[in-house]
Amino acid sequence: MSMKLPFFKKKQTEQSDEQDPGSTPDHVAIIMDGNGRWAKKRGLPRIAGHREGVKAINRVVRAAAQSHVKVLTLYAFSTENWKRPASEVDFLMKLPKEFLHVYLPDLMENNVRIETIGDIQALPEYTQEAVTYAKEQTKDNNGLLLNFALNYGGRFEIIQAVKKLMTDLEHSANTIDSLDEKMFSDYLFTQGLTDPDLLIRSSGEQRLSNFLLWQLAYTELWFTDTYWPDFDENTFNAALLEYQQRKRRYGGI
Ligand SMILES: CC(C)Oc1ccc(CN(CCC(N)=O)C(=O)c2cnn(Cc3ccccc3)c2-c2ccc3sccc3c2)cc1
Repeated sequence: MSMKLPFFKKKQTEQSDEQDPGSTPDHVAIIMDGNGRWAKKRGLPRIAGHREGVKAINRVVRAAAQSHVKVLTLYAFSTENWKRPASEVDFLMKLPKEFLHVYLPDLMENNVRIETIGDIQALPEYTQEAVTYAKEQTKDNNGLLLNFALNYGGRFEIIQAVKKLMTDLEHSANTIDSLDEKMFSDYLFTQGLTDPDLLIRSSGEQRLSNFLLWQLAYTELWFTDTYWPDFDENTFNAALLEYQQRKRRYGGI
């Protein structure tokens, strides 16, 4: 399993849950929730909420790049995934192409690299093409890594990692004794990334919803009642400030 060390990989010490106090988080993960409720509150169709939600993504990407966050992992969570009307699913699967058409020049300008975790094979062909094109176009950028969790599930990710690991162990001289946290983390979709330092979830829910279950072991959790479409750089910076204050307190012990 060749391990391409990305430029920002921390030194190879065990991933401790310490950061220098009061610093900017290297890796921020966001559960983007609330598009539907935002639209409903305004008597708008749900797809208006998704359209505003994409604008919020662009605001947060710019704020993260300006704050020198290294990795931003976005999870477009919604429980209604399976009970959405076909028209909404159709809209959602066309939205990435529009998002990239509108924002890719801006992302290139800001030296943003796009990556994904999860099973993009499950997406429609035209959506996969848009994603693959965006990854290709941005692969040499070395600024913010913008990582989309697509058709992602934390427990599925752990099960597939165990299966791959067992298969590898069957065909190697290594025994299960060689397994440690570092080795296991290399079998996850987030291979090569440091764990999130800060998790943000919008719209008032305070649950992980099967997101990055292994990786969030030491992550600071920050929740806001703000619906995702209303999320902007001020909301993002409030989360960073709270993170820094928590880290200073920790550092103060
Ligand atoms: C590289 C990137 C541009 O490619 C992508 C390819 C496929 C998808 C669609 N998608 C994956 C399918 C799934 N359900 O997992 C979602 O995650 C999903 C579920 N709700 N919303 C609305 C929403 C919009 C904005 C914020 C939260 C939710 C989205 C959604 C749709 C279009 C866009 S554009 C940027 C993000 C985004 C999110 C996503 C990205």
